[in-house]
Amino acid sequence: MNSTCDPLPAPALRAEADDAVFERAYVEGLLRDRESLWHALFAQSRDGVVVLDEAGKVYETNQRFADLLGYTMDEMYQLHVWDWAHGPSPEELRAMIREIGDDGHHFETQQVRKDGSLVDIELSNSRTFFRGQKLIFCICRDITARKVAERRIRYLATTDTLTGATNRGEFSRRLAEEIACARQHGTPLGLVMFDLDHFKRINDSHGHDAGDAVLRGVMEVVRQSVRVGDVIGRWGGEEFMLLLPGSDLADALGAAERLRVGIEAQDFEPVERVTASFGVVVLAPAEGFDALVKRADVALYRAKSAGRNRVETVSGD
Ligand SMILES: Nc1nc2c(ncn2[C@@H]2O[C@H](COP(=O)(O)OP(=O)(O)OP(=O)(O)O)[C@@H](O)[C@H]2O)c(=O)[nH]1
Repeated sequence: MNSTCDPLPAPALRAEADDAVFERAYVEGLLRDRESLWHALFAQSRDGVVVLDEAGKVYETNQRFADLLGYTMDEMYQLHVWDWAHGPSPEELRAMIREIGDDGHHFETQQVRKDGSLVDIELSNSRTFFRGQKLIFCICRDITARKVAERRIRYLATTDTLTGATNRGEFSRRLAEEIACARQHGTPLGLVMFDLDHFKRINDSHGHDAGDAVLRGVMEVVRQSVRVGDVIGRWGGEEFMLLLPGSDLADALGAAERLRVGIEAQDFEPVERVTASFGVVVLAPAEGFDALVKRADVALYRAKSAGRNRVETVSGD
């Protein structure tokens, strides 16, 4: 028997209460499912994900990001963004965090692993607000393989594969750039064009492979004698260029003479003797790319005509 103090709900009311309980359980189940779905997405993402608080400290992260940087998950929660960001100072990073707006940021960068090595990263940042707190959501994609491929493509597009010298297209681009720079700053610019002597005889006597080895060996000699900032280019078969930013005529003539002596002194076994002839010029006022190259070519021709294995110049006045 029911007491009057504890009445059973009327059947209609009881059904309504059951519906409400069922509905709440259903909604809670859905929310739990959603939470697990988002959690799975976060945890299993192929990209590193890290959420920062306003102070730049790790608020949340996933295993992938910890693996990317070489930390354990426990260690990750002790870190700030400046423990892995490569380049900006903690102050700059704090300023970046303050400035991140609705659009976020997307850029390529590098991050420092626990062992100090660098990893190439494509980074997407966005701002969010959670329980009244500003959070920065960062998705970090490891782009090491892409960067290696890009560097390889750039190398192949700009380098002569036999000698490792800059190829003609890239050398021309650099020459045009340095001419503009010399004009703008009023600095000297030296250019040396050189060509191996009687190279056809070397090929004919020792074969094409021996000729190739000589070209590579000459490039070694050149590499050892140039300064950082000088550019070595392969202009044609056995014809090379040396771009000397900041060098006046005396410097450029000196560089060419050192090279001439270095090549002559080098042992290119089985080839008995290798020499080269050099045309040296310095950019004249109002002179353009074509006129400068032409003058270097004329100077080189003069060296060949005068007996080879020598350095000549042609004045730009
Ligand atoms: N082994 C090799 N030979 C090359 C390459 N490119 C061009 N040559 C050869 O270089 C030779 C150049 O010959 P020439 O232009 O007659 O010049 P040279 O014999 O050096 O004579 P001078 O320049 O007048 O001293 C040719 O036999 C080309 O086949 C290369 O990549 N490898």
